[in-house]
Order: sequence, then C-alpha cells, then structure tokens
Amino acid sequence: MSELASGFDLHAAVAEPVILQPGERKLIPTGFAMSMERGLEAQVRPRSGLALKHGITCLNSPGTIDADYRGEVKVLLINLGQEPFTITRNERIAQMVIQIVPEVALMEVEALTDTERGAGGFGHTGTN
Ligand SMILES: O=c1ccn([C@H]2C[C@H](O)[C@@H](COP(=O)(O)OP(=O)(O)OP(=O)(O)O)O2)c(=O)[nH]1
Repeated sequence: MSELASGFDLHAAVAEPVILQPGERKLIPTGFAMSMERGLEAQVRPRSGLALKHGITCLNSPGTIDADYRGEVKVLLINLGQEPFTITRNERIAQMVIQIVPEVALMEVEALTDTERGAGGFGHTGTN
C-alpha cells in the first residue's frame, strides 16, 4: 500500500456472516491496524449506499482513530432500517479519511471577543 489516496475502504474481517437486526448495533472488526504521526487522526465514516439502501450507518460518525492508537480499527455499525442486514466477510462497510488536527492550548480569560453572532445558535437566524 504505497499509492497516495484520500479515502480508504474498510472491510469486514468477520469469519462468519454477522446479522444486524433492526435497531441493533455491533462493533465490526476490520483486520486492519496502523500507526500515524502525532497531529493526524483518521475518521471512520458511513457508506452512503449502505445507508440509503439498508439504513446501515456508523453510530459514532465520524469515528475517531487517535494517532497513538495501535489496536485494530473497528466500525460501530447500527441498523436503522426495517429489515435484518447481513454483513459478510470482506464486505466494504465504511470508509476512512486522514485529517490534520491542530494542537492548541485552551486559555482561561475574563471576557470573550465580540462577534455579530454572539451567543446566538441552534437556528437563531431562521430558515430563509
Ligand atoms: O469508530 C471507531 C472509533 C474508535 N476506535 C478506536 C480507535 C480510537 O483511537 C479508540 C478510542 O476511540 P474514542 O476516542 O472515540 O473512544 P473513547 O470512548 O473516548 O475511548 P478512549 O477512552 O479509549 O479514548 O478506539 C475505532 O477503532 N473505531
């Protein structure tokens, strides 16, 4: 694996098919581990095809793979569809991207800087 890519498929490393009942969640192994430099993280994201066709998504989306994690990457899938869904060996269950995450220091201050938004949020500008 030496070619540059912006996204990587994650495959189900399951010995036997795994069934996800409607509403059920399961942690699915990928058989894949990696090491990353400090300042990077990997994000595990759902596949839109599985979501649209079967209601299968990542419960903790995006899943965070920390730079210092050396264990097996796992995918927390949930079945939000109406039917049981079977995950088979080597099936592409999610995708992964690598992100740069800046390291910052939090400082305690007496007051915050002014902005037009201020504390407004959660739709305070309306829908139009
Ligand atoms: O979708 C995921 C999310 C996490 N992990 C692994 C890698 C990550 O570095 C570690 C911890 O994840 P996270 O920081 O999200 O979990 P936490 O609940 O905060 O646990 P911890 O206390 O272990 O950090 O679990 C995965 O394999 N897949």
